[in-house]
Order: sequence, then C-alpha cells, then structure tokens
Amino acid sequence: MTFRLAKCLSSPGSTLLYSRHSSLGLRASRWKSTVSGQVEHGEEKEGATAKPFEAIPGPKGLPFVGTALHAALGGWMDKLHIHSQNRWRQYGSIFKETIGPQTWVTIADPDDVAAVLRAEGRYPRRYAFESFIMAREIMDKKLGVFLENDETWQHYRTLLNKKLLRPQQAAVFTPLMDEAACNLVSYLRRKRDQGGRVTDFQGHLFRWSMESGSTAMFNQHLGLLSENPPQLAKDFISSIIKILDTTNAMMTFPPKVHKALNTKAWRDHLEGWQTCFEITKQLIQEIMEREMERKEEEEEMPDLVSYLLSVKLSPEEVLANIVDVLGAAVDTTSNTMCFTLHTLARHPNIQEKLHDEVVRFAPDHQAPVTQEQVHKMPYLRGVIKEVLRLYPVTYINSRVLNHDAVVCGYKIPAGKTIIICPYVMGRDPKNFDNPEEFHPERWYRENSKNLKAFAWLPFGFGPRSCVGRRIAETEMHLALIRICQNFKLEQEKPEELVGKVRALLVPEKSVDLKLIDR
Ligand code: HEM
Repeated sequence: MTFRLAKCLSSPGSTLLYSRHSSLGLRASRWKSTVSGQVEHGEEKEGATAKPFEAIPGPKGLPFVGTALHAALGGWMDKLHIHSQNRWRQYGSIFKETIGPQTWVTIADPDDVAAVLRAEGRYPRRYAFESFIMAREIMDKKLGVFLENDETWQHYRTLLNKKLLRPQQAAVFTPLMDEAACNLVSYLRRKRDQGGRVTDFQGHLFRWSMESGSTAMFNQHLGLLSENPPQLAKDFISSIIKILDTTNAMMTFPPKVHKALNTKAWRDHLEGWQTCFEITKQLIQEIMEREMERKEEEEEMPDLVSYLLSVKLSPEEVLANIVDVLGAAVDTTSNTMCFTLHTLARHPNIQEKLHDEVVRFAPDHQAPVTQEQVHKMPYLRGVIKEVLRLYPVTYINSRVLNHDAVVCGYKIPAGKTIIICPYVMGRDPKNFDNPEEFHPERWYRENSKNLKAFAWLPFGFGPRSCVGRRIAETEMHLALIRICQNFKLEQEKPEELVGKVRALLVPEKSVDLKLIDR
C-alpha cells in the first residue's frame, strides 16, 4: 500500500482523493488517484461527485482582503484559536476563510486530518509566513529546515534527525539539560521577592528554554541563568520577541503592503530578523572558538554546528539552520512550561499527586535525574501531554497540497493551504471526555488505548513533524521534576489561564506565581 501511495504521489498531474469512512475511521484502501487521465478503479465516481473549491462553506469577506478588516476591527487576530473553534462550530467539518494574504481551508476532524497527513508524500510542505521568507530575501540569507522545501529540506532534515532525534544524542544532552533545570531553580530563588512571588514567568522561562535547548545544539551552557548572563544571548531573545510580536500584523495585511508603506511593524519585523541572524552568527563563532579548545575525546559526539560543517554544509546553510532550530525551540518550550506551572498552581491536588510521584522516583535533589527515572513517571508525562492538549502552542499546523486533492468531498487545487487545528481537536468532546478538565490520568497506557488517533497532534506528524520533540519533552520533564522537588506553586489570585496568539499560543497576561520552598 505504501508503494502504491508513493507512486500516486509522485505522479505529475495526479489528483488525490482524501476520504474517510464515516463509521470505521480511515480506510487507506480507498485512497485513489487519477494518473495522466487514467482512472483507477472506483475513483471516477468519487472524483466526479466532489464539490468545487468555491462551494466550501465559510465567511464571504471583502474582495482582496477577505475578513482581514473584520479581524483588525474586531481584534480577533490574537484570538485565532477561539476564532477557529467558533468557525468550526458554525460551519462544520471543513470551512474556508481568506484573512489578508492567505486563504485557508480548515479541518479539525481527526479522521480527515489523518487522511491528509498520511498522504503527504516525501516532501511535505507547511504554510510559511511570507514575511519570514521576504526578510531572508532582503537580507540575502538562506532558508533553513523550517522554511525550506523539497530535496533541500530533506537533506537538512536527514542531518538534523541524526543529531536531534537519536537516543545516543539524548544521552549527551540529558545531563546538561538537568544542570540547566537545576540552574533554573537557583535562578528562580534569586528572582523571588520577599513574599516569595516571582513575576513574569514568561521572561524567565524564555531564558531557561534557550539555555536548555542550546545545550542540545552546542553541548555547552550559554550561562543565561547565571547572575551575569551574556549580552549576546539576551539580544537573541529580544530579537525573537520582536519577530513574534510583529507576525500577527504580517498575517492581517500582506507583508508586501507593509513593506511598501514601510510600516513600523515591518521595520521591527525586519530588524528582528537582522539582529537574530547577526547574533546567531556571533554565537556560532564563539562556540566554535570554545570548541577548538576542548579535549579530543569530546569529539565523539560533536556539537550540532561542528557536525553540520563536517558534513559539508556551507557556513551560510549552517547559520540558516541554527536560526531555524533555535527559533523553533525557545518560545514553544518556554510557553508550554508557563502554561504548565500556572495549571499546577491552579490545581493543588494535581500538583500534590505530581509531587508524590517525583519524590518517589527522584527523591534525591542532589543526584542527576535520568531518562530511566522519567520513564517511571507516567503522571509527570501525562501532565505535559494534558497541557499540550489544552494549550498547544502550535494551536494550528498546516500542509500545502502538492497535488490537486479531494478533501471532505471538496476539490482542493494544488498549492492551497490546509489548516489543521490541534487546539480545536484537543477540546472537542467527540475526541476527549470532559475535554475542559485537566486530567493527566487520561494518558495512562490503559486509558489512552481508547483515545482517538490524530486527535492529539501538538508536535505534528510524519517526516515533517517537530524535529525537536525529544529535546522539548526531555527538557520540560527535567525542569518540572526539579521545580516539584524544590517548590510548591501557588497563585495569589486564582485566575483562569487565558491564551492569546502571538504567532504561537501564549499566556495572555504575565504569569506571576508564589514559590514556597518544599
Ligand atoms: C513544546 C515544544 C514544541 C512544540 C509543541 C513544537 C511543535 C512543533 C510543530 C507542531 C511543528 C510542525 C510539525 C509539522 O508540520 O508536522 C514543529 C516543527 C519544528 N520544530 Fe518544534 N515544537 C516544540 C519544540 C521544539 C524544539 C525544542 C525544537 C528544537 C530543538 C524544535 C524545532 C523544530 C523545527 C526545526 C521544526 C521544523 C521541522 C521541519 O520543518 O522539518 N521544536 N514543531
């Protein structure tokens, strides 16, 4: 079947039919294609009955800008996760909407999502923010794994998989990440006021995730959690924040318009990218210099930069890939941890249960925490999974169709973007019982057997899924263990946690918590 599907996908001019059986879930055998006018069995009927793209339901909007003005005036660009949920309820299993420069077809039924993702072929494509690509063109910089496509993407991706996803590599970065988690604890102690309060967890956790994530790339600490963090790394963080803060504006109106009018948002966006590239370049240089001084035996597991250079990527390609990987690593993990700590403070019973498990399997504050210990903690892993279900930082994901296709009975031309909604799927009662409840036990092996496949997709799926998943999960587990060992988290004013969209789903307000020593 795989062969047949791959053959269909690589045939020029073919139309894929993405269908699912209403009661039995996906039936792979029903995927068909027309190849150069030849019709495979049974396909003609389904293709012929498919409705045209224009018939996909959705808001009409205005010519050229679609619902961008509604979004700007109604202020819902930063609530796109809720907006998608409302549209989904209003229009049903598939809807289409043009917001500014992009027309998106949205699906959020796990079976439809499975059908699209399972047929994506060798070179899956995601929707790429036009402004990200434009900025690189203007700066004359290359695209890295996040933005590249086709053979070049696959080349980068194969190299990165070897360094970031392999268990042998995890053995190198786990102890360093554990040190970063311990440093986070000391750092938070220093940030506490006299009443034990720490304000703006977002900023603190941003530092931690850059510190922790970069150990997996550079095999060394940047020192961001120390008393005097290096200016370079602090500037990198500011540049990423600048890029993310201006991304919503680039989504509401075409970046070309922003550029032509030289808007403040565009200037900031571009400046963010320029600083990000300059700093990453300097960071790489510093790391390479330090690396030269290191001992020979450490060369067995070279850091990511040395490795990429050793496999003959040019310095420009290495720079572009490090920018892409670091850029994807920092805000995702830090905001997920923010949601996690806030949720634990809000649910003292859950926090105590987690603490009991941590004390049982990692009782010694001084001893290193290992992957084996983490594997013995299903509740801990359930907490993170539950946070990613309710607050997936990547609240939407996407695929740009390589071929004309039929999705949910509608003809979708090649090049159109299909939006997949982990946020909507994670809160749909058809997929999860009592979806609004935070219930880590639902992820225990015996309970999760009955969960719907593809309903939980915070890291995406397939060959284009998150290359940093192992790193992200490892660092979040370790940080949570260290925080639980050392602190009880409390909220001064118990508050519902509300998310907003700033390219990713992030907490709307500053997360402020009280840390009481255990
Ligand atoms: C909570 C943490 C994280 C979440 C929820 C997350 C989620 C995602 C998602 C949904 C995608 C798109 C996958 C797809 O299209 O199917 C992605 C891609 C990516 N992520 Fe992550 N991510 C996280 C952390 C990280 C970390 C720590 C790194 C780096 C160490 C990283 C590096 C990347 C890269 C480079 C890509 C692009 C991969 C490609 O296009 O081939 N991510 N991530």
